This record gives sequence, C-alpha cells and structure tokens, in this order.
Amino acid sequence: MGIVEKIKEIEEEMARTQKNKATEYHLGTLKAKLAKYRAQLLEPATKSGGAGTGFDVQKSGDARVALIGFPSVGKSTLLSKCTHTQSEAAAYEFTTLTAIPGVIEYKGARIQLLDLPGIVEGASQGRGRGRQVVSTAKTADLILIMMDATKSDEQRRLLEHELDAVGIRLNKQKPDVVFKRKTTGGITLNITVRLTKTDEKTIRSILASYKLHNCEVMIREDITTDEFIDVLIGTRKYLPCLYVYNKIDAISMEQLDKLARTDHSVVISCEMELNLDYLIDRIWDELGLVKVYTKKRGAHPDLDDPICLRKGATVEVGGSIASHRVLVVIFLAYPGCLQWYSSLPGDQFPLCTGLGKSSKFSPHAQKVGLNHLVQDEDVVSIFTK
Ligand SMILES: Nc1nc2c(ncn2[C@@H]2O[C@H](COP(=O)(O)OP(=O)(O)OP(=O)(O)O)[C@@H](O)[C@H]2O)c(=O)[nH]1
Ligand SMILES: [K+]
Ligand SMILES: [Mg+2]
Repeated sequence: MGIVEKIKEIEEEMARTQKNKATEYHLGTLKAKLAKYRAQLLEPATKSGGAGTGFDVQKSGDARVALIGFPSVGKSTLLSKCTHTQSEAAAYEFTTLTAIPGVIEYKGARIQLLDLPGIVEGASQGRGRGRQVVSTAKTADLILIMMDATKSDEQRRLLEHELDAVGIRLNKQKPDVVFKRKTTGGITLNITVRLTKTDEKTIRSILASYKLHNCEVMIREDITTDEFIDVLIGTRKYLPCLYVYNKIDAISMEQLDKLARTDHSVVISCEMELNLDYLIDRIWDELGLVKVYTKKRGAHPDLDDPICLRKGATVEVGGSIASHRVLVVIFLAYPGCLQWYSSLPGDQFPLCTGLGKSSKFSPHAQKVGLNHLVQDEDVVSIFTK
C-alpha cells in the first residue's frame, strides 16, 4: 500500500471514530501515525521523487507575502494592481502556471508579493504543481488566503486544510513546549499546567510511537494532541495569515458586512480597486515591519532612506564598527513630542518632530545597548566610544 492510501485509510478510521474521552487515546495514536506518513510524503528519501519543493523564486526585499487560493479568485489581478509587475489575468482557471514575484513599495519597505497558480482540493497530497504551490507558501512571511466573495465560505476551510497538511499553522503561536532529545536517561516528562485537551498517557504513547525513549519534555501550555505532535515533528511553520475576500463588487452589502467582520479578514475588489490601500496597510501590520532612520553625529536624521526591520529586531552592526571594542547605540526617540533636542555633543539643535516610540521617558537621546528592541520610527545613531 502506498503512503497516500495509508493516509486515506487512517483518515477514514478517524472519521469513523467518535470523539470522546474514551477514544481520545486511540485518536491520539492515529494522529501520530497520520503525521508520520504525511511527513514521509513531504520529504521523500530521494530528491527527485516529487519532493515538496517550492518554486525557485529568489526572495527579495524586506518580507515575502504569498497568494494562495483556488483558481480565478483574482490573485493575478491583485498583483498587477499593487505592484509594477503584470501577471496575466483571465476568466479561465489556471491562467497562472508559475510563481510571479512583484514588489509592493510601502512606507519605505519593499514587500515581495508572490502570485501563484491556483490550487485545487487535495493539492497537498498530489504531485506536481499543487504541492509546489503549498510548499512555496512555507517560504513566506505572511500568507494571503484569497477567496471569491461570491462563492461559499467552504473555500476557507478547504484552503486551510491544504496548508495544514504541509505543516503550515496559520495565526497560531508555537506551542509552549520544550523538547530535547537525549541519548540516555529515559523520558523526563514535566507538565506544569493542567491538561484538558490531552493527557499524560497519550503524550507518552506518542513519544513511544516515535521511538523517543530518551528525551526531556516540558509542557507549559494546555496543548492538544496535534500540537504536541507538531512539536515532535519540529518542522512546522507558524505563519500569520490574512483572509482576503475579493470581488465584493458582486455581493450584497449584507454579505459584505458579514465577511468583513470575520477574524483576520479583509474585503476587497481588485477590479473596482476597492480597499486595496487598506489591504496593504494590513499586510504591513501583519508583517510587523518597523522602519528606523539613521542619523550621523551633528546631522539631522536621514528621513528619506529608512531601514526596514522586523518587529523584535535589535541593532546589529557589521563591518568596521563591529570590530571596535566598545559600542554605544543611541536611540533618539520621543513619542508625541512636538520638538525635541538631542543632548549629544555636536547635536545641539532641535530635531524633527513626533518621531520615535522607543523612549518613554526622556525627551532627549537615550543611550541603549545593542540588544535594545527597536520600534517603528526610531532614529538610530551608532557611536563608538
Ligand atoms: N467581479 C470581479 N471580478 C474580478 C475581480 N478581480 C478579478 N476578477 C476577475 O476574475 C477573473 C480571474 O482573475 P485572475 O486574476 O486571473 O485570477 P487568478 O486567481 O490569478 O486565477 P488563476 O491564475 O487561474 O488561478 C478575471 O476574469 C478577472 O477579471 C473583482 O474584484 N471583481
Ligand atoms: K484566472
Ligand atoms: Mg493567476
């Protein structure tokens, strides 16, 4: 029996099994088996064996956003409207046959938008293009699940399922579980919270089914069985996702209102160019990009050429400065201040207004270390002592 058939058999058995306390353990072992087969399907032993490799498009810019959807929902139309790249759009399915990158330029950031072929149900299981599309999604920093607002909302669940099958977890945090493989010493299982969605017996049986007889596990969150398997498999991608409903020009206000109110959703019309600016704004937010300005001593900040970083970034310096022994990084930032001064020697002049959010207390330059988290609109100066 091939892997695809085995997967099908397990899925059928899971569908037949009623979900309750008594079957929790059995379902847990089935899930573990299923995940193992899926992993085999994704990463075959031979490289040429239809592996789940994505399209070979160079990553560029500050972040990558991938467009995932069924055929003819308007993915290519969106790319052509938001970037300078034209991607062929037409009223027939599978117009786009490969990955087409474009660039969204926004607030000084360059965001790569990747138009992809439409996928069909079962794309993650099949060979060829469908798998290639969902595998490419794994390389993105944000996924746009694009849908036709005139069609049933069932599309959303089906698309989520396809991404889930290749190990992409949407809008979820990595489970708070520490897992360490060891060579001896047996299993050390430490559960610091009350588990309501799985139990210790299930956890232990899953470890056994993965032949993990020596390891250290610390569970610090009320996880599900699936989430525990994700931790063991280790190759899951936790990505933010926006659900984009296109073609709102063709639905009623009532329907529009309902779609707009669902979580993580944005409603647009590519054809009528409705809400596209808002979509780009939301993309920016979801990516958590921050823009910082640089400033040389004795000069005003360079506001024309910001540097884009991901939220949570610290300042990294390279080249000749990095080799200096002592470094002081100074963030000139003050929220909501109309005009502020830098107290640095050589900087005795008013600086720009309203810039910076990092510094809460001082209207002046703040000296911080390299590990300081930069925030949007900070001004950064780097000094060597
Ligand atoms: N009514 C309406 N039609 C749209 C809108 N956006 C795109 N379309 C139409 O939808 C059809 C499909 O558009 P494409 O951009 O080719 O869709 P796609 O998702 O790239 O399709 P594939 O590449 O085949 O997967 C075209 O006929 C577009 O003109 C919209 O906002 N409203
Ligand atoms: K099309
Ligand atoms: Mg297309």
